Order: sequence, then structure tokens, then C-alpha cells
Amino acid sequence: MVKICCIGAGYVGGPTMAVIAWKCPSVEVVVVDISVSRIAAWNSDQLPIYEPGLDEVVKQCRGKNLFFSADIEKHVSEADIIFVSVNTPTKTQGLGAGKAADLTYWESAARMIADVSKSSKIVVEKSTVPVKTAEAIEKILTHNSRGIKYQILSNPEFLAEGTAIQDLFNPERVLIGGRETPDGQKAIQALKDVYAQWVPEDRIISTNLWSAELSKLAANAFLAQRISSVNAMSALCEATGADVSQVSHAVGMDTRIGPKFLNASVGFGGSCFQKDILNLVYICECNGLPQVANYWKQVIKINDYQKNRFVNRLVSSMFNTVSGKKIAILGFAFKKDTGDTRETPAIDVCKGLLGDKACLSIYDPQVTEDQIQRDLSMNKFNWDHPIHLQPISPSSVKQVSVVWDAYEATKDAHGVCILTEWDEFKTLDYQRIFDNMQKPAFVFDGRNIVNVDKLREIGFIVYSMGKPLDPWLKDMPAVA
Ligand SMILES: NC(=O)C1=CN([C@@H]2O[C@H](COP(=O)(O)OP(=O)(O)OC[C@H]3O[C@@H](n4cnc5c(N)ncnc54)[C@H](O)[C@@H]3O)[C@@H](O)[C@H]2O)C=CC1
Ligand SMILES: O=C(O)[C@H]1O[C@H](OP(=O)(O)OP(=O)(O)OC[C@H]2O[C@@H](n3ccc(=O)[nH]c3=O)[C@H](O)[C@@H]2O)[C@H](O)[C@@H](O)[C@@H]1O
Repeated sequence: MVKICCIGAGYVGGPTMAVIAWKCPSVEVVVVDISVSRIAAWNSDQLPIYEPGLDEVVKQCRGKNLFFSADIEKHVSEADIIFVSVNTPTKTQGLGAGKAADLTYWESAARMIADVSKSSKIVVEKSTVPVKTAEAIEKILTHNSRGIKYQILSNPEFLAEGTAIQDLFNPERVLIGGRETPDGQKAIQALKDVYAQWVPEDRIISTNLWSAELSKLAANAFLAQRISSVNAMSALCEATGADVSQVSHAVGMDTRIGPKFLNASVGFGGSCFQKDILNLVYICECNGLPQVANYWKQVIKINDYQKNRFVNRLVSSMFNTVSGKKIAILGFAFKKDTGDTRETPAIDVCKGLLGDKACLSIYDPQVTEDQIQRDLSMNKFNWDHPIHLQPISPSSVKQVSVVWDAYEATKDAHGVCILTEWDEFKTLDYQRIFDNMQKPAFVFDGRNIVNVDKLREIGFIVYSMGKPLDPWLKDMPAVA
């Protein structure tokens, strides 16, 4: 029986291994983590992450060929294939701070593998890492090998949160990079054999190590670039009276461009887009390519501009002050169908409004009060570390209350901000919300999910990203 061990029981390690276990009953899969509480949660009825369809897959396999354990060394030493899916956050200090990937967790995992291994291993990079990381890992392993052979593979993950199980069941491609040596090719084949249990062979592609590592950074950069492109257009739409949804539709009908990933928004979030682009920028700079670095930097700059623009629109349309005003925040997760708040645009928008002394009442169906308070009091980049190593939230932010109902959040509010596109926000009783708000009542839709005409009929002043402006907003001072 092939034994797989995955180091890192997070958003990638957990679902990916659960699906491998489900699809490969003859493989034993153990997921290990330094966070004991996370492992306990994986072994309970309340999984540590919310992902549609995940519960069922875990329940079917757990205890049969899928295990979650904090006994890292035992399971690493017994495994044939070791996936490493640990955090690779942006460095906060020292060389490359604010850009380079922090490989501390990766390196400590690699050293531990070298310490405990007694047989040959295939070590698979599942985390997103800088190009050439495999070389560094190879050096750590071989310099400490005591005669044991290691093959390093790069097998980046392309799943998106909220659709992870669907993406893993039916991936558009599985990418495996390895050494172009006979041993390297043998290792690629061994991993191919696992995926081939359910992925059609033509979708499993193999490349050299560096192409696989770079393809992952490139894919995320291209995706984020699309969003920044459409968001840049949204600003121009507002200035000219064009409607960004109509522009996206018309542009996306060109099959060379395609219709997906062209929704204007308050900005992209999530744990990876910004981190991976910063990482790419750093790699370009280190390779003497400042023009290329600057090109990709713009994707992040437009994203920051979009979040600022949203806050400025809000404040300027509410008589240039939100001091002491209740603002309802609907949605805090970085996208729907996840409870993940890493780099969610809601953090920047909320901090912007708090900076103008607003009182926020926040509702998200999947995010806890504790998480929101932590996010609003934590420094940038401190969030992407193992939970037990994160700073303890100093004190809760006083002007923030977290409620469990959209109607409660909006009661007596001056304005409503929609920051996550949860389906339930599309079907709220907006007449009821209007009746219970201060007047004039504002809606700022950062996800373009409400029916603008209907809301205006009710009496709301509505701002929707990239849509023709409400006459009220046209008269307000120009914004950034
Ligand atoms: N979240 C996502 O949708 C995707 C993430 N990725 C990449 O996958 C990697 C992991 O991301 P997530 O799963 O989202 O992070 P995560 O934070 O949810 O999970 C990482 C886990 O690794 C554990 N860990 C850290 N160091 C460890 C060590 N030395 N030994 C054992 N466990 C250790 C942490 O306690 C944590 O539970 C990152 O490189 C990310 O860029 C790639 C594709 C999608
Ligand atoms: O490396 C990763 O972590 C993953 O990053 C993204 O997945 P994810 O961040 O989970 O979610 P996306 O659906 O890509 O959304 C990212 C952000 O962009 C925003 N977005 C997305 C699409 C769009 O048209 N407009 C838009 O603003 C979303 O609301 C969200 O805030 C990629 O889609 C995955 O392929 C990749 O594996």
C-alpha cells in the first residue's frame, strides 16, 4: 500500500488529501500539522475550514484510509510520498521584507524530513513557492541524507476556495514538475499514478521543476491581472456613464479573452494573489528585471486603488464624514462560500471607515466575531502564519460590533456596504431594510449583486462598482 503523508492540514492540505483518499482507496493518507488544535478539529464533527462538499468526503474516508495526526515524525518516516503544504507567507522582516516569500515553515519541514527519514522519499512541493525552491530543498535534504535518496517534485495546487472539492474532483490540469533524470522521471510517474486514478491522462502534464514552480506564480498573476484590468475599467465606466457589466460581457464574448473572471469588485482578496505577485515581483528584481517587476506591481496597486476608491466614494457621498455613523457591513470573507478572511478587501474597507470614525456593524454567515476582531487589529502580513504562532489579538476594536443577521446589522444604519457576494444578500427584503435605516439611506455594493433600479425605486441612494452613477453621487466632490 502506497503511504502518503501531507505536512500542513490547512485549506490546501486538508481538502486535497481528503480527495486523494476518496479517489484512491488503496492509498493510505495521513495529514499532519504542528497545530494540535487544527488536527483535533479535523478529527471532530466541526472541521476547521468551511468548504462545500468537504464534510461528506472527510466523513466517508476518515478512519479508513484518511487520518489526521499531530504525530508528525512517525507518519513522515513511514511515508513513501510526502506532500508539503505549509504556509509560505510574505516576509515581514529582513531581506526582501514586504515582498519575498518566507520559507521558514518550508525549511523546518524539510529539515524534519531529513531528520526522521529512514527510507527513500518523494517530497512534493504543494505550497506555492518561489522558483528554484526545489533546489534549496534538495540541498537541505541531500546534505543531511545519511545515504537516503530523495526526489523533489513540484505539484502546485490550482484549487479555488469555495469550489475546492469540485476543482479537485475535476481539475482542468494537474501539473507535475521534476528532474529530467531517470530517477526524476520515475518519481513523476509515481505521482502521476496517484492522480490517474481519477484525472484523465491528458490533463496530467509534466514539466521541468522550474517551469512547474513558475507556472503557479504566473497563473495567479494572470488571474489577478484580469481582475485589476476590469476594476481599472470600472473607474473609467463611472467617469463616462458606461456600465462595467456590459463592457465585461462584450469583451468576454471574444473567445480569445473569454467570459470568466471579469467581475468588477471592491478588489481581490484571498491568501494568495497578493502574496504570490509580491513574490513574483521580488524574483524579477533579484533577476535584474525591474521593468517586469514594475509591470506586475501595478496589478496590486490597482487593487489597492480600488479599495481606497470604494471607501472614498462612501465617505464623500455621506457628506464627507461617517464619524459616529452606523455602517452595516454585509460580508467579511474574501469571497462567498468560504469563511476565509485572509487578505479580504473587507479588512481594508473596514479599517478605512474606522479611520473616519464610523461605527461598524458586521454580518457574515461564516466568519466569527473573534476572527473579525483579530483581522481588524492585526498588522499586515501577520495573518498568514500557523494559528498558534499568530500574535494574540491585543484588544477588540470598540467601534465594531458583529451580529448574526443582516437585518440586525442594518437596523438604524446610515449606510450598507456589501463586501462579499453571498447569495443570501441578493434576496434580502430591502424594503424592510430601508424602512429601518436612517435617511437618506445608502447602499454601496462592492460586488455588484443588488438590483440597482429596484433599490433606487425603494428610495436608496445606490453606488455599484463601475455602474452609471446615482445623481446624488455625481454632485459629490471628485474622489481619488
Ligand atoms: N488557500 C488556497 O486556496 C491555496 C493555497 N495554496 C498554497 O498552499 C500553501 C498552504 O496554504 P493554505 O493551506 O491556504 O495555508 P493554511 O495556513 O491553511 O495551512 C498551512 C498549515 O501548515 C501548518 N504548518 C506550518 N508549518 C508546519 C510545519 N513545519 N509542520 C507541520 N505543519 C506546519 C500550519 O499550522 C497550517 O495549518 C501556501 O503556500 C499557499 O500559497 C495554493 C493553492 C490554493
Ligand atoms: O493559489 C491560490 O490560492 C488560488 O488562488 C485563487 O483562488 P481563490 O483565491 O481561492 O479564489 P478566487 O475565486 O480566485 O478569487 C480571488 C479573489 O478575486 C475576487 N474576484 C474573482 C473573480 C472576479 O471576476 N472578480 C473578483 O473580484 C474574489 O472575490 C476573491 O476576492 C485561484 O483562483 C486559484 O486557482 C489558486 O489556486
